[in-house]
Amino acid sequence: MTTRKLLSLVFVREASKILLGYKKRGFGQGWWNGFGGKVEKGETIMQGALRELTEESGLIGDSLEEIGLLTFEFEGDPVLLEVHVFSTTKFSGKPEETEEMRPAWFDIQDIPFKKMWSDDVLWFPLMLKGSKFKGYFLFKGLHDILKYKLDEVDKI
Ligand SMILES: Cc1cc(-c2ccco2)c2oc(N)nc2c1
Repeated sequence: MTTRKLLSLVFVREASKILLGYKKRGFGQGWWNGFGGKVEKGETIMQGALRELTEESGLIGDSLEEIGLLTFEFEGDPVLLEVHVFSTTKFSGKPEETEEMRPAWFDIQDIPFKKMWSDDVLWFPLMLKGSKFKGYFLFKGLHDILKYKLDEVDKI
């Protein structure tokens, strides 16, 4: 029986830069990513996204826009990860290192894809050009993508 686990993933943009966090522990450890995690019982996906952004980067996000919906399956694992991707250019505070993440600004021409989840190189170009997108990725282990489907959409 398959079940779905809801996760958020937030990207903060400023001019030609994007804020990424180096994951210091846990799921995705050693890779750069947006800020996010599990949506808890009793909170909306948006509330979870804002909470995780602040917990992981110290920033307070404002008016997040949902830009993508990515479903991840791991071979042999019945739990599907449903990742709601958000972007914002409106935030307050300065990025700060937390227990989970070490934030850093990257130029959008210089994304460290070799040190990120292997799906990112596939859908980041859609995010960076301002498209909305929906995708499904089947992973074998934490790195190999066995198959995927990725579409640009008018609305999530
Ligand atoms: C399987 C997977 C999970 C996540 C994730 C963890 C927390 C929020 O999203 C990813 O994030 C990215 N960029 N690729 C990802 C693949």
